[in-house]
Amino acid sequence: MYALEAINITKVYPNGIVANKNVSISVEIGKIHAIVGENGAGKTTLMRIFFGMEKPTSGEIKVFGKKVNLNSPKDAIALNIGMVHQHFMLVPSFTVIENIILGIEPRKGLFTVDFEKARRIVTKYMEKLNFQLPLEEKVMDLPVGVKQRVEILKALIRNAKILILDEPSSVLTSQETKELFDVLKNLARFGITVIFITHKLNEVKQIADKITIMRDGRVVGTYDNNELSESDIVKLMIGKKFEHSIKKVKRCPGKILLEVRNLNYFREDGVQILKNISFSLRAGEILGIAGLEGNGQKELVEILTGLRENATGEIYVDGINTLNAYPWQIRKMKVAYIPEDRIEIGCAPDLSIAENLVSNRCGSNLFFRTFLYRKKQAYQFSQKIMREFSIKAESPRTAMKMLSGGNIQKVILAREMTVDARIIIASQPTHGIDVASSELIRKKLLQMRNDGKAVLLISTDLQEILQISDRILVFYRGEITAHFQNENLTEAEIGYYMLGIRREKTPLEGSS
Ligand SMILES: Nc1ncnc2c1ncn2[C@@H]1O[C@H](COP(=O)(O)OP(=O)(O)OP(=O)(O)O)[C@@H](O)[C@H]1O
Repeated sequence: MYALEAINITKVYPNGIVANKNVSISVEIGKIHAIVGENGAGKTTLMRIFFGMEKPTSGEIKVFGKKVNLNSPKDAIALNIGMVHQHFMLVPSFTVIENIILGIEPRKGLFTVDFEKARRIVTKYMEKLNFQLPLEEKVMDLPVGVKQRVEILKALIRNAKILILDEPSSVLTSQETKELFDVLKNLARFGITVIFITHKLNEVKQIADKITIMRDGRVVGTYDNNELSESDIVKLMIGKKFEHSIKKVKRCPGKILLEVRNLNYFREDGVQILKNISFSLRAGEILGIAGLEGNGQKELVEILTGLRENATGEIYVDGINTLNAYPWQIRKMKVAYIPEDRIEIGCAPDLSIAENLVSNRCGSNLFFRTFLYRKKQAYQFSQKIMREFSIKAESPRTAMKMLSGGNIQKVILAREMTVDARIIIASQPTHGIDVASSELIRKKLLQMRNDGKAVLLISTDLQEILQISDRILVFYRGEITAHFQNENLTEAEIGYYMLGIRREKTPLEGSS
C-alpha cells in the first residue's frame, strides 16, 4: 500500500492551460519523496490537488489505498495530509503555542483555553521528534527556520501522516536547511511520509529517497535517489544536457553610485532594526548582503527604495540625498528594484505580462503616447523579453496570476533588468527559479556589473552570493558584522558571522 497515489491525473485550468497531463505517482509510506522540474512543469498544481486546493479535471487520488475526493484542505487534513506552504500561514502577533493550537484549542469549561494541556501535548511531540520550539515567544520575533518548524508541528498535531512541503529550503540558510533535514529524516523514521518540491538539486541528492521528475505537465519518471546524479536530474528535467558556465572576471569598480551613512531605523514598538549601517556601492561591482532572514536586510532595502519611512542617516544616490524620497523619485534616478515579495509589491497580478513588463517605463514614448498605452509595441517587446528570459506562458496577454511562481518571478526580473538603470537592488533574485534559469539570471547580473552598473544583491543563498559578488557584507541583528572581499571565502566562514558567533569590529567606512 502507498501513502498517496495520483492515478492519471489531468488538470486543465479554466483558461485552457493543461498543467498536469496523465500524471501518475505512487508515494511510499515513510519515505522522503522529492518532486522536481522546471518552472511551470506542474509541480505546485499537483501538490494543490493533493491538498484539496484544486480539483483535478480527471483521474484519481488514493490516500493509504482508498480512493478519495478532496474538495478542500479540510478534507485533506481529515485524511491526515498536512501542507507547509512557502508563505507561512501563521499569525505573527500570536505566540508559538497559540499558533499551533489555533482552531483546535483544548478547553477547560466552555470558554477557557487549557494552555497547560496544550503545552503538555506539544512538548510530548517535540520530545518524540527531537526538536525544540520557544512556545511562549511571538512568531514575529522568530527566525524563518523556527517559523517553519512551527508550521510542521502545527500539521503534525493535526495528525498529519503525509506532509507536503513547497520549496521548504528556499528561504533557509545552509545551517537551517541542515536542521530542517534532520527534522524530516526523523519524521520519516516515525513513518511519516514527506513530499517536497524543490529547485535545489544538491539537496534532493542529500535527503530524498525517491525523486519524481516532471516536464511540461507530465511525469518523466520516478527514480531511486542512487539511480541518478545531479546532472542526470537536470538532463531529465530540461530534456538536454546542461553545463554550468558562469565565469566571473576580475574588474576594477568605478565611482561610488550608492552611499549609505549611519543609517538607523526603529520599529514602531521601539525595537531598533538597523544600527549605524554604512557602506558604499560602486559602478561595476556586485555587493552581496548575506544574513539570515529577519536581520534587517528587508528593512534596509525598503528604506533604500523609498518604501519605508522614518529612518535616520544619509543615503546618497549618485551624490544626491534620497533618504525619505518617494519610490518614483528614486526610480527616476535610475534605480531598479527586484523585490523579494513578488505578489504583494512585485507585480500587478490581475494585469497581463505585457502590462507588467512596461509598467516601469511610463515615461517612454515607445509604450505610452500622451495618455495612450501602445498595446502593439508592448506586445512585441514582451514577446522578445519572454524569449530572452525563457518565460513560460501562452502569450504576453496572459494575466500574471495565471503563471507559475517561478515564471512570475522571471517577469519581474526581466522588467527590472531590462530597464535603463544604473543601480539594481536585487532581493532574493533567484528564489523559486529553476536551475537553468537561475544560471541565466546570475549571468545577466554579472553582465550588468561588467557593463558598469552597480548591483546590490541581497540573498539568503550563500552559494549565489559567493558565486557572483565582488564584496560581501554580513548582517546580524541589524548590524554589519563583517565585510569581506570575495576571495577564497567559504560558506562556513560567512556562516559564523551570520549566526553572530563571530563579530568583526573593523571600521567599514572607506572599505569600499
Ligand atoms: N490559477 C491558474 N490558472 C491558470 N493557469 C495556471 C494557474 N496556476 C498555474 N497555471 C499554469 O499551470 C502550469 C503549471 O504551473 P505550476 O504552478 O503547477 O508549475 P510549477 O512546476 O509549480 O512551477 P514553479 O517552479 O515556477 O513554481 C503553468 O503553465 C502555469 O502558468
